[in-house]
Amino acid sequence: QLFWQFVKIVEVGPRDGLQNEKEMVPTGVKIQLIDMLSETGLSVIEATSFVSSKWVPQMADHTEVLQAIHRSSHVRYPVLTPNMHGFQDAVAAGATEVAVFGSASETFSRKNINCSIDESILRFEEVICTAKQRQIPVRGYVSCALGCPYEGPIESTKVAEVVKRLYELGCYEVSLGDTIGVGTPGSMAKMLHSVKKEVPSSALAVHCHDTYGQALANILTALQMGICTVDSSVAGLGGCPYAQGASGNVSTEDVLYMLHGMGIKTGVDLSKVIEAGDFICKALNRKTNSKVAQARGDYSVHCHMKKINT
Ligand SMILES: CC(C)(COP(=O)([O-])OP(=O)([O-])OC[C@H]1O[C@@H](n2cnc3c(N)ncnc32)[C@H](O)[C@@H]1OP(=O)([O-])[O-])[C@@H](O)C(=O)NCCC(=O)NCCSC(=O)C[C@@](C)(O)CC(=O)[O-]
Repeated sequence: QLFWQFVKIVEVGPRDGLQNEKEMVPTGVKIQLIDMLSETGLSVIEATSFVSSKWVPQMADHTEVLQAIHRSSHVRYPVLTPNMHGFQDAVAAGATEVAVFGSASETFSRKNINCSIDESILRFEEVICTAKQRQIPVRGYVSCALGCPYEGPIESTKVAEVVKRLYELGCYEVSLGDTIGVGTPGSMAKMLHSVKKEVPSSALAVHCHDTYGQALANILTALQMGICTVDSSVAGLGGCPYAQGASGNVSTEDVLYMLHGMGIKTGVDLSKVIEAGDFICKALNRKTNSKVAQARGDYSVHCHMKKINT
């Protein structure tokens, strides 16, 4: 039984998808990718991060990217801000929505943002209070919701506790990150069961990586449990630099294909997302991770060959 007729997609490709790329992606390519995605019907595109360039060099051009994209009035462009430093830089660059990112794992928190969970909450509190005064909406992330690369499985009650803290501080939505893609429908259901006791499902999103090929099954489980916001990345690009083995995010194309096939509306044009995916894969000189884009590509080559041979 599904509860939703419409699911919101949060496109994280330009940020989560590109942050782990070893070679610097030209700023112009990032801008063109976001501009192409802005034409697809997506309503949220995470554009970049205002983090330390020593930690994540790939996001060092955040200001240039944010200022050069052609913003559509139908699209929101949140950016990551781990602390006041990042928040101030983001606002100066013209950000109108930000996201703070915490973790349900102590070790991952230290590796990723160099502080404990409690310290991170204090930093986020300051960001969220200041953002509120400026009427800037803040999204929250909780990483390692289904497992940590350093600590292994994480108690779902711990995930629920951190999600609750972010929600109570004022995050309008909290995204549950399966950072290393180890979750299964079983662990997703167990974790959501705990989290939903603390925070309404309308304020939750799922953020699945496809490392173990479980992402679509996990998303379907979340939909069945009342979640109606899904993070995904064009061409399935992605991975966190501080989570070894975190391969690509679930691809936007594959999520759209599944949702549309189930009669669920997203407002997003799958063909246009495939075009954007094709653009970024060519720019990165790599094959798409999206099964749907691969199948569509094979299908059009097949049709082309048939035309030539008849
Ligand atoms: C959080 C910090 C900055 C702490 O880093 P730190 O070194 O502890 O920071 P600090 O406050 O001690 O300051 C040290 C230096 O950094 C500067 N600094 C301080 N803050 C900033 C800032 N915002 N932007 C730019 N510079 C900054 C600060 O000014 C100072 O400069 P110095 O005096 O040495 O010249 C660092 O650990 C960091 O940048 N981490 C980012 C890690 C990251 O981006 N990870 C990937 C995103 S999370 C993710 O991918 C998971 C997610 C969200 O997708 C969900 C999922 O899949 O689970």
